[in-house]
Amino acid sequence: MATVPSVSYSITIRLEVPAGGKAVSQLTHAVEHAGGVVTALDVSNAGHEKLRIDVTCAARDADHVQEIVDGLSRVEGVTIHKVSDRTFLMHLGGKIEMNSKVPLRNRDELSMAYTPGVARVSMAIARNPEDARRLTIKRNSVAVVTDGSAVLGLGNIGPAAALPVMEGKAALFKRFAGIDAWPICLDTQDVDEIVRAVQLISPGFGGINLEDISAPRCFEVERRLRELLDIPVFHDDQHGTAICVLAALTNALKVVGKELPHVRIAMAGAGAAGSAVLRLLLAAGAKDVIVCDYRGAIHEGRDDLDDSLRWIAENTNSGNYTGDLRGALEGADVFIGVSAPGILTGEDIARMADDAIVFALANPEPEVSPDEAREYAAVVATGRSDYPNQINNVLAFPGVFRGLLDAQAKEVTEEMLLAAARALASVVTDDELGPNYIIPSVFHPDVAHVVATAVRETARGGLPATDLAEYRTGDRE
Ligand SMILES: NC(=O)c1ccc[n+]([C@@H]2O[C@H](COP(=O)([O-])OP(=O)(O)OC[C@H]3O[C@@H](n4cnc5c(N)ncnc54)[C@H](O)[C@@H]3O)[C@@H](O)[C@H]2O)c1
Ligand SMILES: O=C(O)C[C@H](O)C(=O)O
Repeated sequence: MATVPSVSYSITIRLEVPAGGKAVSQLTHAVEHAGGVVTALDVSNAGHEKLRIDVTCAARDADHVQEIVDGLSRVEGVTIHKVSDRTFLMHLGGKIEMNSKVPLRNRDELSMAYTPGVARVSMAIARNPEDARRLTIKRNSVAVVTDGSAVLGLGNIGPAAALPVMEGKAALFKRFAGIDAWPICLDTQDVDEIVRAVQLISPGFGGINLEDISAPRCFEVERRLRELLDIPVFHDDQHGTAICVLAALTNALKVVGKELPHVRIAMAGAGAAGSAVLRLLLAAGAKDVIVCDYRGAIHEGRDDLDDSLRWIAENTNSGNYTGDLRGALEGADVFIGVSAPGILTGEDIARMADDAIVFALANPEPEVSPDEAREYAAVVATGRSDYPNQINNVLAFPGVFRGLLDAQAKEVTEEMLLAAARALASVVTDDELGPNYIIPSVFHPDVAHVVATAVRETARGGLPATDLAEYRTGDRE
């Protein structure tokens, strides 16, 4: 449960007050007294006797909304009319739509955009399939595919309930990278069926973004699709997270004056996010990592290792540590959590090395309270927008796909992920860098462009060893 009012619980309360009395001035006080935050107060109708007012405020949760409404109804002369949840209002009818780019004003235009004119274009593509990228939406389209099995922190809620999240993702693709992304919610959680379904729809897309498919099935779905398809397949929960974590860690290490190959890293979480974060950290030069899951450290002696955990056991934990996460934190320079809420306390962080770095990324509640962690660690990041250093995949996936589409890439490589992470880190300049600014805001105007450039150039055969600063705002063509 949230402890502070949040815009995700933003409500508008329509009410009436007597025109002449003191009620108006008491409205804000009543909301604040109930612990809410007023964000707008609009008079929507003014009569001689009554004023109709829309009070918009942020609340903590549904019970808190009721407390605020009760508080307002106790103000003398107030009549409550309607309480609207603005988040739900925003979702009425869905968040995205399709638009035609061509005018269809007369028979002439109709005959070109559709039959008979379109037939010549179809035949051109039939003769030369590569023309699909030039003459259709394929060049700018991404399928956002889920089976609804691991949606945000909500778990296995199924394909229909996943749709608002996938629509949101599509909206972010458009907002940050101009990409037309389509939510595809599959009514199956069978790996063979998912793979087949994606294979069958793939001709219309320039890339596939897998989303919220639970581990370990997500690993097999991705591996098989990468083998089958001639367009890039990217599982955002894995690789988007990995890019953001590596970028943030690159900058956090600069803040504390340590280097990746020399730090001891303790990780919590070996699922979709954790396993991909680990692989990218190792590819970037990390050498000393212990990964823990809900059973403790992952080591070769465990009897429950599937393919993914076995790979982790074979490539980390060279000292064969067999204890729990708390023990793994002893003397560690870096903690990266992509696991579960509230599993650590400030005291656990106190046992880490001096100038510790803590990334507690479980959403919506981090592994350790950021306030407690900040007492002992030099740099703290979370997935939350109400603390500094928010690590969220939206920093990566729009730029990654922009770069992939622009390069007409057929695959995603580790080199591209590393280039994207370097590029994202580079958006924070040395002058700006500090414990509370290791990763740019999602609204920083350079993020998607810089990441896209790095991915595109890598896909085209290697980014020259130049400073990515040249791609920042002001230096663009
Ligand atoms: N901030 C971000 O950008 C970001 C990105 C991706 C994932 N996440 C968060 O990371 C978490 C994991 O996501 P996922 O998709 O990898 O989930 P997942 O279910 O695939 O993996 C969860 C992992 O956490 C481990 N775990 C559970 N309880 C644990 C405990 N007490 N101690 C140690 N490990 C424990 C599990 O064993 C498993 O390995 C979620 O909370 C998710 O919201 C955040
Ligand atoms: O996709 C996101 O932005 C959320 C993150 O992947 C999460 O699982 O919490």
